Amino acid sequence: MSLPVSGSTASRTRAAVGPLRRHLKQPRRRPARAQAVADDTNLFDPSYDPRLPCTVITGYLGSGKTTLLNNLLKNSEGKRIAVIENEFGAIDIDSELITDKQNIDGGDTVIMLNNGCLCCTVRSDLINMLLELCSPPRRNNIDHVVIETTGLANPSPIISTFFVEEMLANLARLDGLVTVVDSKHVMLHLDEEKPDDAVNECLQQVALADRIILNKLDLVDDDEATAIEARLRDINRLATVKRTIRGDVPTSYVMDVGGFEIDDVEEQVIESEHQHGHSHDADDCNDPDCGHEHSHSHEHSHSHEHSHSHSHEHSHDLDHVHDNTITSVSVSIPGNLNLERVNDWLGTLLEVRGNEIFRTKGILSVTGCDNKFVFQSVHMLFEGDVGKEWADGEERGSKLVFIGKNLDQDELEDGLKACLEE
Ligand SMILES: Nc1nc2c(ncn2[C@@H]2O[C@H](COP(=O)(O)OP(=O)(O)OP(=O)(O)O)[C@@H](O)[C@H]2O)c(=O)[nH]1
Repeated sequence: MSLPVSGSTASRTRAAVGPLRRHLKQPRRRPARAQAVADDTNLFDPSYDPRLPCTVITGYLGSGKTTLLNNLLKNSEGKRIAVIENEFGAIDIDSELITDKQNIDGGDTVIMLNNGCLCCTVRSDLINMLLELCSPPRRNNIDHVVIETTGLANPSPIISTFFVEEMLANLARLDGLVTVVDSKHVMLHLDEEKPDDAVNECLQQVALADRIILNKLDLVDDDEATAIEARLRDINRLATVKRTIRGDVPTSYVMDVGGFEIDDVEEQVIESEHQHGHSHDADDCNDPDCGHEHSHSHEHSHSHEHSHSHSHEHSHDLDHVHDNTITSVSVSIPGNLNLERVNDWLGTLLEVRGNEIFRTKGILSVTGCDNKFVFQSVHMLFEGDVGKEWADGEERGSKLVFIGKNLDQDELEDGLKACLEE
């Protein structure tokens, strides 16, 4: 017996998880080529996705986001990139720092949203701006949008915006979240103690990333870089990490990432196991989703004049105790799962713990299904779909990677085991 394939199993899963009414929107497949918009013949390709791809660049204050953005604009490989810059305060310093603004017909290429933070007060401005970019005439002149957040943004509400705002979800797709990390200061920021319910932005930015750029390597030695990388991988096992100086990474590392494509989940889960093995070798806002205060007055030693200045000149003690409340946990078990049980378990888990479970990706082996079942979630939003067929001789089993706060490996493993077919 085999379960119906393509969409229908996913629908059953959704239907079975009744209490969860919000889902990640089913992504359409990625364009076969990055230049699909410019090439009419691709419009007949069933895998062509006309939605405007958007990349969110985040990273703590002074980590090198604008430096990375300048590199991207310089090496855009023919892509017409529109930039949305978010900054606190009315003076658009970052806009001045973007030296390689492109000349795109139809309007400014750098759009400033600086009356608050993207993750809370100006979220509706972001939606309106994206809708404008996604609609003619501006859409005809743009291949990709890059959104640079402030250093204190919590990426969760920004990510959710792409899935819960229906009109936007039909016109734009989140391609990936790229987090720039300042090697010199990241350990301090990761360990910064916050008041009870406040968000440690730096941890959140690392935990939610699809790609991490370990920047400013000129300021640390090899041992420090290795320890930092291991720490980042402990927090986020699903992201890939690239070491660099001055944000010098290939454009392909940042764009066309497919971080939220269900088609890529299997590969990402397998890659996460591989990477994890390696790493062990070596003013308050009213937004309920946004737990951070905006009253910080950070300073760092930029050549430009805004008022951040981190003066952390001491070396990091790499042996000190870390705040390990945000981690990645992988669970895997052989055998087949009962579809109803796994629906109930995952549905309830995400409903109850969705604020703490930031992201999940997994491959499930379901009784009676000849294909793998791929699953991903962002907080309470989730989707599942039928993936590749189990190969002849391949051992059937399920693997899930969770990234979140206060994750208990045993509890998650027991939960998954309880879904096994008897
Ligand atoms: N030594 C060193 N400095 C760097 C590197 N990358 C960027 N910088 C410098 O670090 C400072 C901050 O870089 P930005 O690109 O403005 O960082 P940002 O994340 O956009 O900063 P905010 O928008 O203020 O959060 C600038 O003076 C950069 O020239 C690096 O790899 N090594």
